[in-house]
Amino acid sequence: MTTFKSTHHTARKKIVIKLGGSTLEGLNEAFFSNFKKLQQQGYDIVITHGGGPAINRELEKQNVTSTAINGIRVTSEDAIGIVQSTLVGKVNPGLVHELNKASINAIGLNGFDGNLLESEFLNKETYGFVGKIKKVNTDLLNQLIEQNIVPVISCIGATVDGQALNINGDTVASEVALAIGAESLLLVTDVAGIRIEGEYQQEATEELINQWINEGHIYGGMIPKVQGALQVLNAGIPSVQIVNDSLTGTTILSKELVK
Ligand SMILES: Nc1ncnc2c1ncn2[C@@H]1O[C@H](COP(=O)(O)OP(=O)(O)O)[C@@H](O)[C@H]1O
Ligand SMILES: CC(=O)N[C@@H](CCC(=O)OP(=O)(O)O)C(=O)O
Repeated sequence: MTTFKSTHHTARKKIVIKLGGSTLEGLNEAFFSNFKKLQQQGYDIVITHGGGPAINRELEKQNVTSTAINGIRVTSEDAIGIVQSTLVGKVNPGLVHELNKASINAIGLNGFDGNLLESEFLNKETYGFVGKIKKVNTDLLNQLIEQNIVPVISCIGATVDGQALNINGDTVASEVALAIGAESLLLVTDVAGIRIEGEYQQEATEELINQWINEGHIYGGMIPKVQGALQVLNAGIPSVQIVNDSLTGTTILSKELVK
């Protein structure tokens, strides 16, 4: 009997890994070895990244102030240029270099490249030059991962008119995970998951997360993470993890899995 085995007809397993700006200034060895293990297990990986601390430093240097609403940076006309040049010009190539150095075949992209992140203003009056994603060019990402190239996406969106917009890195990660039908989303940050009253949580549900936000136990930069996580879970991706760079942390589960 002949057994036919074809990789062409099986859907590839995909993971989106988001690297928070807080982790980019020194990813540890465990990160790279875990990354390679995932690749060996047959996962195609797409990386997205933030760069909050680098943006803060650059804004400060140039005397531009900014505020945040629930973890989203209100981005003025002065700020958007600095955000774009920091993410696309510095943070992205720095990360691509680190990956390539670790023998991971990485290529840097932002929302302009191949119309990767077609975006529009989220709400110009409230947030200024902040975007929300209308469409992700999944064909481009699929073509790259099929050739074993790891796309490394910085969180800059582009309008049809060519205006750059700042998008929170966690939001980009969630949207990309949804668009490519990822099996899993890992949000890598500087804490080993969600901490409530001093205790790291191994698991969380939508109900608990909403309660923790209302009680103020989840705040600031953790808010776009859990909101992105819930959006992704509600769209059918079974689990999202908020982890440190050793990939240890909280798994947020969909209702179906908790039952
Ligand atoms: N309940 C919580 N558990 C853990 N961290 C929290 C929580 N609420 C808010 N945070 C904050 O969120 C931060 C992570 O978000 P952020 O600084 O935006 O990271 P990143 O740059 O990785 O996106 C943590 O360092 C912590 O200060
Ligand atoms: C709109 C918005 O909030 N944009 C973020 C983009 C960078 C980011 O998300 O960086 P982290 O992953 O380090 O948090 C910002 O300006 O900080």
